[in-house]
Amino acid sequence: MSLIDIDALRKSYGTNEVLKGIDLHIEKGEVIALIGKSGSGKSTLLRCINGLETINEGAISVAGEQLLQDDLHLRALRQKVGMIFQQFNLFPHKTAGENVMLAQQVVKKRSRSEAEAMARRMLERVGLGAKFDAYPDQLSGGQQQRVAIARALAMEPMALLCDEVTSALDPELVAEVLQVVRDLAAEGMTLVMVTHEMAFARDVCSRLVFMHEGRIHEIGAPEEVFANPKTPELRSFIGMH
Ligand SMILES: Nc1ncnc2c1ncn2[C@@H]1O[C@H](COP(=O)(O)OP(=O)(O)OP(=O)(O)O)[C@@H](O)[C@H]1O
Repeated sequence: MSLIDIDALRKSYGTNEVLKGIDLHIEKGEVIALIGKSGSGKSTLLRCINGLETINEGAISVAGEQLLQDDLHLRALRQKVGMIFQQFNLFPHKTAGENVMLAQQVVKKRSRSEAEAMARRMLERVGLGAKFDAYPDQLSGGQQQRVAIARALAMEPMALLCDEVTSALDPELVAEVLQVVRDLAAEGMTLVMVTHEMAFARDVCSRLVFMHEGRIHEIGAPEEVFANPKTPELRSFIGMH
């Protein structure tokens, strides 16, 4: 059993089969980069792992517990697996601190003081200890994304899924967010990330998963996969980046 077990996963939207039999086993502490062309199914795979999409066939388990589609299971799953999106989705009328506190109070039923203490620790962890009282529009995009990361960490997830977390940022703000992700990886957080940052993927990830037309086309250590692409599809993808 791995931390995340994905077996023979199939997912369709209508007649469009987007995931065509995915097998992937992710160990605790692994950092996985999902790469591939637009439309290859990367985001859909992440969304299936987090229960945001129903699956058509196959199975997904997190920490040995199979993901079922009923509400109770999904709620439990979302507490185990955090997700960070391209858009930060912060509440504009709440401060950074309140944004990090909210789900803890609602979902984890933590008291206000417990949630606040955790929010302060997590904001500190992403380098925003001084921004507890700042509103999102007083923060840069990079800082807002770091608040979103702090919000996910405050739920104490077993794994974090990151869907193109730097794609909405101005180029000069990308590095600060990647640094936070790099620190999390170094601390042993299990990460599954869809990314277009190839240099980052090469540096930080333990395994690279190249998806093509709904299948895992190549998989392996980044240095091997990049140095020795076995298929023309991956050669062409690397050539484009
Ligand atoms: N909610 C949806 N309804 C219908 N089709 C969808 C939906 N979400 C995704 N798709 C289709 O599924 C396919 C895979 O999309 P997905 O977003 O997973 O790809 P991706 O590899 O993440 O691409 P990108 O890099 O552009 O985000 C695409 O053909 C897309 O049009």
